Amino acid sequence: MTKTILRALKGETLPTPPIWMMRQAGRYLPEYRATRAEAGDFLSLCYNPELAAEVTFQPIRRYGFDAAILFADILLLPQALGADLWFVTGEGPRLSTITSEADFEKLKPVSAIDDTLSPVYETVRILSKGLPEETTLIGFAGAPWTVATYMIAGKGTPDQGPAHALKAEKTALFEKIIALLTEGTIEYLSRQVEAGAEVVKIFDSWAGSLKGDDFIKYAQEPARIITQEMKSRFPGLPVIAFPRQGGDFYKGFHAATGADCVAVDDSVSPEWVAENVQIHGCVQGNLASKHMVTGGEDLVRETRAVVDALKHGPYIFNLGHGITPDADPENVQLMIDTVRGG
Ligand SMILES: Cc1c2[nH]c(c1CCC(=O)O)Cc1[nH]c(c(CCC(=O)O)c1C)Cc1[nH]c(c(CCC(=O)O)c1C)Cc1[nH]c(c(C)c1CCC(=O)O)C2
Repeated sequence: MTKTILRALKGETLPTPPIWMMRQAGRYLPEYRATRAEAGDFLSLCYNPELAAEVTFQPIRRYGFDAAILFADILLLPQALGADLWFVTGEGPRLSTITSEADFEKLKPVSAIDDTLSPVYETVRILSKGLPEETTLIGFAGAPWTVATYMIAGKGTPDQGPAHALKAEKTALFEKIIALLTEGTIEYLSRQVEAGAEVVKIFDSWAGSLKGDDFIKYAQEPARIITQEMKSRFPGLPVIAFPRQGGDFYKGFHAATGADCVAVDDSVSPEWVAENVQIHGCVQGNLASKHMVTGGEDLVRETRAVVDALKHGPYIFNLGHGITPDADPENVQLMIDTVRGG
């Protein structure tokens, strides 16, 4: 086994951390914008296997990242379950809302998802054949809570208020949505692995808005169920969990879920991560994305600080969250050179 990401995920401490970047295929790259224009819009790009594979390859060609992440979106699963989905330019996703039993009953069964998602599996097959042999292919899905926040509100919200309200007022319905998404995520990820994904990552971008018992029930427990089921279906499959803004819950997340790697955002210091999280297994993160916009000496200093704090254990370098459209592609190169060149 030679791929650096897979070695780190198995617990090896490497002399130079492997590196990839959340949203590495995206609007900050001129070649992405060109391919997206060719596809027409974002969703057409996600469902066009040739072009989705092309934008996945772009950052690998330009930067030689150690991992490629399938180009798709966490909101394709609710669409496959029957929610309407569209993207408003400059604003983000919009979905039909699920706020009543009647809305829920209209959704399709999990067995129907492949009718919509099969082009995504074709993208994975193209990538699996076409990536350089040292590059690891990561598949992904949204975590049930994060996906549910969009399905319930019909859009992104600053505080996930509508999902918190449904959880409080119609708990049984809310839990049915989480259960359906947990089951759907397992099937969706399984198809990705069968098509060639070597690692899966579960994005729980809004995990931090769940407090106390709610975090355990609706972030940690679904991550555990998904991780355990994926590992029983595909023995040895590495799983990366990203309970963003998990705070103190990051500490026990490896043990509680069985994830091989816990990805951390930049609201926690790398020193804290080394002491409290990395002692339990591989970690991934956590340079602030703003450095990809601002660059310069700050970028170099902060990149070195993150690497210095985390290089003594199993570690994958990444940002704390996705790179933003206003980032400068040259700053990405500077970050990579700093990680690889010292
Ligand atoms: C919450 C969430 C979504 N999608 C995703 C998350 C979880 C991670 C996170 O917290 O960022 C995950 C995601 N979205 C995308 C990927 C592809 C792989 C990658 O390069 O990381 C991944 C892994 C492409 C995308 N997904 C989206 C884009 C931009 C679309 C475009 O080209 O216009 C990309 C490249 C659109 C998207 N998709 C989503 C939103 C809120 C938006 C709009 C925000 C924005 O415009 O940046 C939902």
